[in-house]
Amino acid sequence: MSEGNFSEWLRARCEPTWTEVVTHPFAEAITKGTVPDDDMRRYLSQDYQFVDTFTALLGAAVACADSFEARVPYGRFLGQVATTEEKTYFHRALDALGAGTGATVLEPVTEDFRTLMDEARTSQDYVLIVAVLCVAEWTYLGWASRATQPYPDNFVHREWIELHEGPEFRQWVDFLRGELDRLGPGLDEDHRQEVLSVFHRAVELEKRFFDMARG
Ligand SMILES: Cc1ncc(CN)c(N)n1
Repeated sequence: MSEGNFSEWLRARCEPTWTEVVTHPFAEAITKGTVPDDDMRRYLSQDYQFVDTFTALLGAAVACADSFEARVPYGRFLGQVATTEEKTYFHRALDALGAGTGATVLEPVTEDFRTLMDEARTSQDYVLIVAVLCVAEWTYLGWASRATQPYPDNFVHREWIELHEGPEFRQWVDFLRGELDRLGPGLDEDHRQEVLSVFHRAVELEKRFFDMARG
């Protein structure tokens, strides 16, 4: 691993799955606005449950980061996810699709993803927490940035792209990658392999999540 390039080192070790995620037919259909309502409803209902645990993981990042400088971006992003865009999006989108945000039977992949996030959260190991967050956000930037203008008219598709694209979201992904790049060189070999294992599990789960959404 070359100095300062831990995030790219991790990503490259997850090929070809990484590319299968960012070019996944379901993600591509979102960018084109062609996902059938039944599939979008299944996907967003499961993702609402994902985001619940993801929000708890962001809280763990605030708690476990190794400096005030590092805590601040998590706090800022946590505020956005919990109170504004993402939360109102789910309510509006699921309403438009004829579903609510109430109890949902979890798909196996949603259970498995929540288990991974809970493991990272309870480990209180900052670099493992960043690894999971980074996969979730970087893969989403990956597919969303493949969307071409004009974005779909349907707000359910368009806003989901916009939430995962644009300068602010890019900056957030750069921050997460930067944290991995900063921490990687200081890890011993066992710890580095542990981060790779968590990163790899998260990439596999992203692929399974899109597979599930496709039905
Ligand atoms: C499954 C999944 N992975 C990532 C993201 C992006 N926050 C998401 N909403 N859902």
